Amino acid sequence: IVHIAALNKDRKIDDYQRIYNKIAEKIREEDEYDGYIGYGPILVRLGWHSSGTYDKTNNSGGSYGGTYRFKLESSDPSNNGLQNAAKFLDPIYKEFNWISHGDLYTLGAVCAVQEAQGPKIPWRPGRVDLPETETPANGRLPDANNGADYVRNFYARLRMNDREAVALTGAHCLGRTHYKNSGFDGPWGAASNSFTNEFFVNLLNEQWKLEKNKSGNYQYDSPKGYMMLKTDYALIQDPSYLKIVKEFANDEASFFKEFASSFQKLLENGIDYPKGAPQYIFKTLDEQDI
Ligand code: HEM
Ligand SMILES: O=C1CCNc2c1cnc1ccccc21
Repeated sequence: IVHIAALNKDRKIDDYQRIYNKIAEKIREEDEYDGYIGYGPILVRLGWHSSGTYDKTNNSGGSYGGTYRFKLESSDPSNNGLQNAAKFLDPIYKEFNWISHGDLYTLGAVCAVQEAQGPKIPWRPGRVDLPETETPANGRLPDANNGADYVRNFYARLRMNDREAVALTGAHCLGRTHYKNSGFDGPWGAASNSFTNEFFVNLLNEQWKLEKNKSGNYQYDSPKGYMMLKTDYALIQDPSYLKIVKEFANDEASFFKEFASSFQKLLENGIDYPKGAPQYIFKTLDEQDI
């Protein structure tokens, strides 16, 4: 399968910066969402889930077609709760309906990371809405009840190596699990809306105890009320992953650098960009004194 980015000559960086600003202002405005965590984390998760269906074996899935907008994909149990992010973006799509859904979902995720004081994520437009028939089947997104071998194989399907896999999972510095969405609960203590290397620091510094929660799922809990999924904890069980976790826990700049490149790669998996395709780095609201 080939997905070629469509170059739109009429749209320049300030068209996309205007959409970025709308999303960023709405995140600021609607700050009470999910116990004052806000919409940032769930916007990051929507951008990731709409890209995480990619399969390198036949270059299928991924963010290009914006197929999350179809029932088959948005009703995937792995996507429970993401409807809140889609609803958040709806009025913005109505105002700027020249943008494709794939571009909107990924732009929303880039905006959320940057407005949470995370690294700048370079972003390229050109995704094209595909018909419902192109929607990938359910089951391509990862299952948290697994260890290191599963994590490595899962990320390999997305063309990600160990360093990219650890960096990407570092986005779990944001937000929290919600019992009704995924059958995991917490962390009550560390849910945050700031993008930092906190996730790696928690992994290394907390005492973790494997517990069976009330839905029968296993998760690691700490005395401070933090939690880790089994797929999170796998990153300190595997020697290769552990080395990278230690690097990122001790050097936030190196985590930021790796996250920026891995996240752009994740959001662009499966898309061929023609020579000269524009790449944008958006200003944060703070940088524009908004
Ligand atoms: C093995 C890989 C992964 C697994 C198994 C996994 C699993 C999960 C689960 C179960 C939740 C809780 C959902 C809920 O209950 O609302 C969650 C939340 C989240 N995930 Fe992941 N995840 C993975 C990788 C990633 C990646 C690569 C990113 C982004 C780069 C990411 C970003 C997030 C964010 C931001 C949240 C918080 C959402 C919120 O607060 O509503 N995750 N993840
Ligand atoms: O240690 C943290 C910080 C707050 N958020 C999460 C942590 C660990 N694992 C997670 C897994 C999914 C969503 C959020 C988190």
